[in-house]
Amino acid sequence: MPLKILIIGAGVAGPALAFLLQRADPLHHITVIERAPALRATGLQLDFKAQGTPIVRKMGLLEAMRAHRVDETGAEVIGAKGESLARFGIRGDSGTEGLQSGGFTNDLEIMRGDMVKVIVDASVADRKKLEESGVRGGGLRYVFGMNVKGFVQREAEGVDVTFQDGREENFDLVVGADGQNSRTRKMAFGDEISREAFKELGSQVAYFTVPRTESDSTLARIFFAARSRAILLRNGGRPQTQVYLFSQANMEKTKASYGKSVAEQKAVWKETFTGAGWQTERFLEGMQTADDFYAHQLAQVKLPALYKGRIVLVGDAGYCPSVMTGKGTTSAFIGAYVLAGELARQKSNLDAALKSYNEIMKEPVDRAQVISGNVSLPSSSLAVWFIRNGLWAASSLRIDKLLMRLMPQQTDEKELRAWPLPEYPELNLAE
Ligand SMILES: Cc1cc2nc3c(=O)[nH]c(=O)nc-3n(C[C@H](O)[C@H](O)[C@H](O)COP(=O)(O)OP(=O)(O)OC[C@H]3O[C@@H](n4cnc5c(N)ncnc54)[C@H](O)[C@@H]3O)c2cc1C
Repeated sequence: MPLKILIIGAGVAGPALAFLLQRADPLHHITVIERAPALRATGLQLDFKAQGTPIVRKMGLLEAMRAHRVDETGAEVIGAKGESLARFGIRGDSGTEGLQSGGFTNDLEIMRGDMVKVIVDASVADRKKLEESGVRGGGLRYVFGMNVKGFVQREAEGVDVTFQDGREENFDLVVGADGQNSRTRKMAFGDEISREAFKELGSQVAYFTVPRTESDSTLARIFFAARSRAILLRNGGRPQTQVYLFSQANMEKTKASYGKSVAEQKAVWKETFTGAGWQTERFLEGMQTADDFYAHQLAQVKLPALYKGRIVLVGDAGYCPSVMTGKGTTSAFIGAYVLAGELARQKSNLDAALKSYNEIMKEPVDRAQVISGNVSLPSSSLAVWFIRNGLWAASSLRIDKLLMRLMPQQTDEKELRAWPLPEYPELNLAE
């Protein structure tokens, strides 16, 4: 039975779900709202792991994603003078056999903006094809600059939604795909449960890009600075270089900045990183004019259930594993795939579909949320010295090869065997 569905958030999870729902039943009425005035096609490298790749292949988007793949050839730890202390997972290094193509980098790692555009464009193109082939009824629309003001759940009658412009509309199902700080989660579960579900990992991260210079290679470069700060630089053969700032310093000020303007957030990050060493001044200067700056707390979301009544959460909104696991995007795809699959299998019986979605997601969510407790960055100068030199020694002794064998990418096949993707022929996908 076709449903009227509202998806809140046009990041990765929201459009992926819209795409899959439409494939399953072109007569669903799907509305995706995004609070930003246009598609937020920004962000740095995102990767697929384990189940992520087969889902994208089933969606028929693997080649389109691969066309945007970044060209990253390994990773390197940088010393105080910019010298290379240790190299890991260098592509073509025989010690990294068995890793997917690049060792440090996953087989399918692309810029977030490219990924979001590929999914949204594919869902819109599918709609066009359906209309051209004479399908009448159903629909898919993306509405930007739109937010929800409130919901009233009416059991079997669905959810009455009030939008920020005062308009009211009833939906059979509302999906919160609005990221780790989800407002939908707060509105559906209440402030207390939502706050309790948000587990801070004691660290902050900022992402932005700066113009590439000759020294920016295709190696990901990691620099540890004193006072629990670290910088990751990635270029991947692109005209812009990606900068990640990780910090456990200046925590209260940084946290307080999230509710403020981007300029105010940048000012706090500048204060935190000034004098950190290496090429920090270049990055901080580039940050001032970067139009893709994005910062947030490293956190996980652990809810007792992924739905309440007819409101359900997908992606970071419901079960963010944190950026540090590298599994957020794969988990977003798994959630979209399982939710669309269960709705199709249960023939739009919402109670049954949401119940099984919640059950089925427990294992992949647990498997993705591998980090617990605070993420630690070295704090004293001695600790930084130890890390830098320890890594240099490890590299010299070829312990890096052993470490690479333990990298998460290595476990992709094992992961797929441990949690095989459920099959949903009802989704009408490629295989
Ligand atoms: C701008 C941006 C840049 C990012 N950059 C990186 C990165 O470089 N590396 C990395 O690992 N992860 C990054 N992430 C997070 C990453 O995209 C997710 O962890 C992962 O892909 C899961 O995606 P998601 O769709 O669940 O959440 P997200 O990708 O966070 O998408 C959520 C979407 O919901 C929208 N939204 C939020 N609140 C509302 C609301 N109230 N109403 C309507 N829409 C709303 C947001 O604007 C966003 O478009 C970024 C996220 C964003 C939003």
